[in-house]
Amino acid sequence: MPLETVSVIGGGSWGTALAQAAAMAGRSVSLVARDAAQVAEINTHHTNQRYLGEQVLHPGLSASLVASAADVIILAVPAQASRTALGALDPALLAGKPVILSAKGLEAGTLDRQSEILADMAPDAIPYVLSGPSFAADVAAGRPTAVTLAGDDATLTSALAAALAGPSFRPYAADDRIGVEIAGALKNVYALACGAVDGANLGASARAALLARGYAEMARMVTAMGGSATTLTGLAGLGDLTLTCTSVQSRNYQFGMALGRGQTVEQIIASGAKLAEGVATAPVADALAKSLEVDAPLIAAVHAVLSQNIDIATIVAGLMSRPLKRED
Ligand SMILES: NC(=O)c1ccc[n+]([C@@H]2O[C@H](COP(=O)([O-])OP(=O)(O)OC[C@H]3O[C@@H](n4cnc5c(N)ncnc54)[C@H](O)[C@@H]3O)[C@@H](O)[C@H]2O)c1
Ligand SMILES: O=P(O)(O)OC[C@H](O)CO
Repeated sequence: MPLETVSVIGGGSWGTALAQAAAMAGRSVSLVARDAAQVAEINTHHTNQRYLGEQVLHPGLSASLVASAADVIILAVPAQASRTALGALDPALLAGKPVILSAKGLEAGTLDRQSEILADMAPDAIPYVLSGPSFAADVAAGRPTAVTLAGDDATLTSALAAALAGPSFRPYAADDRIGVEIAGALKNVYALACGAVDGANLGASARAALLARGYAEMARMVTAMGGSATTLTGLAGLGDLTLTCTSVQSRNYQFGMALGRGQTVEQIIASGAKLAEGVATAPVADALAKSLEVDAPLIAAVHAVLSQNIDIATIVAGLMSRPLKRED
């Protein structure tokens, strides 16, 4: 299967960064964006100022308003927009092609993972999931980054990983799409919680406890949904959970910090907060946990803060006063 040309759908931070990584790997890359001025800027000045500032983009990367045929499609729009973005593409572009899903979130309403959305919208496409600790600015700047690329066929997944690998971008092939998708979606929920703990000045010990108990909760969710808890020891699990829950660079962590300082969701959004995928994913994860009868008090707590504007001190007091249990 040829893997030379790549079309990246979504001209935001992550789409541009992945397009840059693919171009640095030697692929011929088309970045499909919705804004004509942005497309012109990328093609003329080789920058995408709105999303990546002064970062110079690789000459092997060009932008376009319309997707054309490519060997590999990378979908890099927010999780809640994936269905619409796929629906806007000519189905012939997706049929039989590797489609790499890079959004980290679960769909509101359907509770679907990104792979499930793809299966609905393009059943003939070959699904892959890319996730792991990777800030767009780091990837675009060529700073060392390692990610997980999960697909069903081991040989094809390794070939695709090799096609995207460059000196600073190292995809590890894996096969647990469900585990990788759930980990990527849930780490954003825990990053909101960790940001809130830090915004409320509850201390580094509280944040570490949250990380560890979040990891245990994530393992229960992954297992209940048919993935493997072992996946969580890797980049898409522990790697991304650690990065996102401890870095002010994370938009989810920043959003959580604002919550911890006492701002409401509406105030944070009105102040121009960037995309924080955990906000849309928390209620979906809470609904999934309840329907699967998974004990997920941290997801429920984040959902309660977001949906009822309950203050962090009250939420933490509730978590701390639950009956003591074994650390299983
Ligand atoms: N930014 C990162 O560091 C990073 C890293 C890894 C994964 N991700 C994931 O990538 C996904 C996208 O995030 P981002 O950081 O690029 O967000 P972003 O806000 O920087 O950009 C989103 C882009 O999607 C476009 N878009 C929105 N709806 C669309 C639609 N229906 N059709 C076509 N384009 C549409 C917007 O115009 C925008 O260009 C998220 O799920 C995020 O979790 C981001
Ligand atoms: O800025 P965030 O919180 O969306 O995190 C970006 C990436 O998912 C980190 O791996």
